[in-house]
Amino acid sequence: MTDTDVIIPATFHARPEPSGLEAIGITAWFGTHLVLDRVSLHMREGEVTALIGPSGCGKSTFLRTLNRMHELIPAASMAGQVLLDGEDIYDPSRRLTDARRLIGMVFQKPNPFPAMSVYDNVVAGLKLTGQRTSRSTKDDIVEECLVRAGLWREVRERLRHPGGMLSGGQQQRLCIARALAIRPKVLLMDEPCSALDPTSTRVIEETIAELRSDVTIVIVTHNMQQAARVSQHAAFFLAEENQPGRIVEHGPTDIMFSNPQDARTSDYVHGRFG
Ligand SMILES: Nc1ncnc2c1ncn2[C@@H]1O[C@H](COP(=O)(O)OP(=O)(O)OP(=O)(O)O)[C@@H](O)[C@H]1O
Repeated sequence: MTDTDVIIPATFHARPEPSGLEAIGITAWFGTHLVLDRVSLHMREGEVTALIGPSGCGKSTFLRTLNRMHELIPAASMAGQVLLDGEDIYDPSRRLTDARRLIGMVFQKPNPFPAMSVYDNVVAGLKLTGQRTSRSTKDDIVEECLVRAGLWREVRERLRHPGGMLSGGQQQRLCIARALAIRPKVLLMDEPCSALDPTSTRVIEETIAELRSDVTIVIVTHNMQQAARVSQHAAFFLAEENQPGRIVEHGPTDIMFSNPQDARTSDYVHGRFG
């Protein structure tokens, strides 16, 4: 394959409508260890949903069930459904790669390909899907995704520099651009700012706010101020002693922070435990 033979979806220029994601009865195990018990949650299109809760309550596990990454972990198993546009991503007739293409992920630690250029990092995921395209279309994709990730102005003169030479915050926005290049309908973010300084964190939060109109976002965060700033909906997970993780309460973020129904939610969001 030549440099110009990058593969992209046929509909690249038509921005996808954001889609809601609905988890129904998600139960997850590592070996015989039950870590999530019948968790259901509707993550609405056009919104940012924050998953909050103390360490070990199953937030990251839940997130990984949403794009079939949980099944990559040895001895991991799960039950339940995840509906994207009403269709179960676990339906045996659906390909695993479809779920990963439509539901992108950004991890806690920025993980660009360090020796690969900024430009090539953005287009790295495209080969998974779609059709061949010209170099100029590829150029358009790189610019558009870097703009959407809030990184274009900082790297436009350095597109051929290695991704690993960027700052941590820039690397994380490069990973967001790389995820956007394959046109996901949903973006999962697992503590995307936990390795970043406050300024970079703020820039990523602005990026999230910009993106939510056309990508449904689900974010795990330990930072309650961040959950309050970036999300419209929040779900509080808890695993009580020797129990699997469950959602205690979920709802509009402002209500979850100002007037939660459950005392445990109130205690958690006000920093009284966890
Ligand atoms: N790869 C794994 N193998 C075995 N057990 C695991 C694995 N990953 C997570 N667990 C266990 O599953 C449970 C849920 O972990 P998970 O990482 O989903 O929680 P979390 O709420 O995201 O925690 P944190 O906020 O600390 O990241 C924990 O008991 C954890 O020890």
